[in-house]
Amino acid sequence: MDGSCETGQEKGSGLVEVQMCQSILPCHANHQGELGAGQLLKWMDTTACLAAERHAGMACVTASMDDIQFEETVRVGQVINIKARVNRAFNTSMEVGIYVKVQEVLSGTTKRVCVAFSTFVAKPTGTHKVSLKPLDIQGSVEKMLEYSLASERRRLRLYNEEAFKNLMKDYYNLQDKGLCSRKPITPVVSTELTRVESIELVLPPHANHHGNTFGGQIMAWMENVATVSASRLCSCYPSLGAVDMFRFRGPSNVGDRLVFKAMVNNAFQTSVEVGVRVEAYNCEEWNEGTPRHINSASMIYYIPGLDGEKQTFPDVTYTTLDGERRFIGAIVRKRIRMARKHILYSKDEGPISVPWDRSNQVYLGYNNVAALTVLAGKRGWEASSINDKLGVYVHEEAYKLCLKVEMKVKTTAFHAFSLLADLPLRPQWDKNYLSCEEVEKADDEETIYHIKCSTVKGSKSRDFVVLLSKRQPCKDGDPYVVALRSVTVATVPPDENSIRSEVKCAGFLIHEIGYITCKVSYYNQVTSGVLPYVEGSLAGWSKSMEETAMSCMSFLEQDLLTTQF
Ligand SMILES: CCCC(=O)SCCNC(=O)CCNC(=O)[C@H](O)C(C)(C)COP(=O)(O)OP(=O)(O)OC[C@H]1O[C@@H](n2cnc3c(N)ncnc32)[C@H](O)[C@@H]1OP(=O)(O)O
Repeated sequence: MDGSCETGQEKGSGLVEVQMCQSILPCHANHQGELGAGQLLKWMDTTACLAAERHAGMACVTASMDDIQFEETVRVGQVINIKARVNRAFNTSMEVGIYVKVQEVLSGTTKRVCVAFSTFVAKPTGTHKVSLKPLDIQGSVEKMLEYSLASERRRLRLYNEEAFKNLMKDYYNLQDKGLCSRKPITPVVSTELTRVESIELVLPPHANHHGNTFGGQIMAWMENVATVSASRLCSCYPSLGAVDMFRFRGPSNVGDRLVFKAMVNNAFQTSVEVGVRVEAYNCEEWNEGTPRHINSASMIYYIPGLDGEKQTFPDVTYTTLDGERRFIGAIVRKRIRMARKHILYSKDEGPISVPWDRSNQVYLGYNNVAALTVLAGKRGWEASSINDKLGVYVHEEAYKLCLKVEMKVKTTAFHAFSLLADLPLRPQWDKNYLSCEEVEKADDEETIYHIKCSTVKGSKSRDFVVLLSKRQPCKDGDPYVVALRSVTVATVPPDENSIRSEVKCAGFLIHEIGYITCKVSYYNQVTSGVLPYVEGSLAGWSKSMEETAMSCMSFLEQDLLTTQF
């Protein structure tokens, strides 16, 4: 055997981590000596499944694998290290983080290949569902952070399909108004020429001990047909660059026939999107011609050039209604991918505000809450003033200054959350807020506001356009979250009478701490736009932050009294 797999339960943390290590041999590689993405997906799925089963104590099935970007090509002779860790158990499902690195044997240098997140569902024999035990995450800041982010990622993946449908509707509306690019005519290649169909019979080596076809095996077969389809368009050897989420809609078993259908959906200069659909038939369904749709995914290919530059694909067009739906779907998914890349993985450079539109709304919400969670999880907060009701803390790291105000409030966490998430109420307790108006409500949890603030030291007044994202706890012990960050919207352009300013990351985490008592923690990563309002408190010549916090506390407490009687 060329691979090895270790499992470990870290002492005291209760976290399960599983590692797989594989030497890449010619049998794992394509004709160019590169590790096939399908083989890698198989190993990733197996490693993740073993971590999930270790936590669940029973068999688990893959429900989905989130989007993956492959960052490095792996070659024969190198060594792959895969680490999988259960980040969080929800009810019957859990998130497993998968981290893949490649190691050069002679130099020992390692590079990241990809990071992925899979969801597994505990599947005991029989049909009943099993509630998973919660994860004990004490002891590691990094793991506590992953635990918190896992619930945001879950929200994102469960919302994925709906977000896509909304964007498709928007696209068709724009098309009706003649605001979208038209169907390409000549010189183009029809996507019909890239259709590929392939069949596999599921045998025992393709399945687990319950007879369920391995998710990794299905993904590997999908990658195989998708690669053939992409090569039909470019007549050369394309490489897989990324995959949009694999979603395992239903099981397949030993004895099933799996039919894989692939076709290029659209081509964008140096990348092409191939759609793959998997249908399963047992003997009866095969005779009746009634398949089960068990998986679909979109795979993105590129053609590596000799000089490191990616080569271009020919333009494509469609000839059927289904082809049109796929063609437009690929444009919409590309927009979502771009938004996700820039928002989820952006570094700290460039402007703080991100344009708000429907294609990035779900990622901005994620980014908003995730940034606040990361900020709250930082270590090394230094107390700048503390009394029995509140404490003000600062945190400085690589020229970034952050503030935290902790308040013990006599009200329920839910009540405090409802009032703090209602931003137009803030002028009632924060004297820096002159007004706050709703600009756009995206859904129940995401709203854009325009805030006008007071003048400081005789300068012009400032205004902010912010996205407020609010979240209720996913489980007992989780905080209520109200996160704020700047966005730009066309309907509220900067006004010459005011200085348009930006908030990078701010908001409240609210924890229940007893009978009608909660801890409200306010965070703000200070930007040049926010600095004028807090610099007095930072320098120690003003107590305005403490005063605002006291005012906030009496607002939250008083309101409970008035609503109770
Ligand atoms: C290496 C060995 C492992 C394998 O390879 S297993 C083979 C590949 N996978 C499969 O065959 C699974 C096929 N799919 C299925 O059987 C079902 O769709 C599946 C995943 C069990 C869910 O079915 P149900 O339990 O009826 O669905 P449900 O709506 O009650 O959800 C149960 C929990 O699953 C979650 N879920 C469902 N679809 C999801 C998705 N696309 N992405 C992420 N999570 C998803 C859902 O949120 C729920 O979680 P929770 O109970 O709230 O914690």
